[in-house]
Amino acid sequence: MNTEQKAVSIEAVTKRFGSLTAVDDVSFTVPVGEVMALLGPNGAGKTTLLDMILGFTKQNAGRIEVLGSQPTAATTGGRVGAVLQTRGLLDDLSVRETLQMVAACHYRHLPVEDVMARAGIDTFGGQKVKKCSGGQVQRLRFALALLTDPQLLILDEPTAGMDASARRDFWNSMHAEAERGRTIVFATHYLQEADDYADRVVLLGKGRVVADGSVADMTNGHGKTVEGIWHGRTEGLEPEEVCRRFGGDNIRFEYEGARIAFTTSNSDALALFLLERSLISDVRVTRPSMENVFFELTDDQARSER
Ligand SMILES: Nc1ncnc2c1ncn2[C@@H]1O[C@H](COP(=O)(O)OP(=O)(O)OP(=O)(O)O)[C@@H](O)[C@H]1O
Repeated sequence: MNTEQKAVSIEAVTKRFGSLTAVDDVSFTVPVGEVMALLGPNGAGKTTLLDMILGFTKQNAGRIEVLGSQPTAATTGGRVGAVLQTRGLLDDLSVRETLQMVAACHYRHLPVEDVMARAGIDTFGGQKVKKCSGGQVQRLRFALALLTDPQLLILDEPTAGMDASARRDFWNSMHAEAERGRTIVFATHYLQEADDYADRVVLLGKGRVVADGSVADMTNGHGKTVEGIWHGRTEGLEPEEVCRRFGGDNIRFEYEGARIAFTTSNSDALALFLLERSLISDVRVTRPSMENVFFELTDDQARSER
């Protein structure tokens, strides 16, 4: 595996739809063999960016290179496979027939049975597409993406509609593909999924790159959440008073029904303080959600631009 080489290179790319700038001056590169997550809330520009990488739509400004070629040249040559949310499938074909039909359209492809085993769909190859669950359909899409033995896999929210165990199986298959040297770029809403399965994360917000690195880099310094059932009222202590004791600006809280969630970089000391005084029970200390990290990072960015 040559990590010097770039699978995807994006330089100062902007895409506008009328007056809306969906992707705004974005630059990053993806080295060969990397598993990279594009993380961001709805409307951040993830799908638009993936569509440009696949050559489905063209940028208004900037440069995109995929495996050393223009995006359309890389895609039509079968070197790029994609799992998209919208790709149409024929309901009345079986899973195996779908793969055989698409394989017949390609001059060069991997054996259908091998691809089925690798995507974990060999156990339901005879099943009609219309009888497949959301997770099974996504696996079929993954198998279709693998057919041409692509060097680069582009996945747009590939685990949509899967339960936790299907997600885990899916990502295990995906990692086996990454170990064969394939580059994988996937879009997701989920911080946990990005953290668990990507080597690197590019966080997008309103079409711009908000952060680029590991989830640990992004969450460090943004504190943890100490969350549990709040007994402060019966103890005569308000959460505002707890916040004053723990450094004012560096801590905040919100109620979630009978539970309270404090977020602070001083989470260990806070948890100890609350537990010693029986102010909280059923405590969980968790990392912040993608939404929290995202809002804090974009807040930091807005502050530094002021
Ligand atoms: N064909 C289009 N015409 C007009 N606006 C579009 C088009 N495609 C996307 N947009 C707009 O561009 C912005 C970015 O959309 P995009 O689908 O890329 O975001 P996303 O991060 O993939 O969101 P989601 O997670 O909801 O799929 C949104 O405001 C969207 O409404």
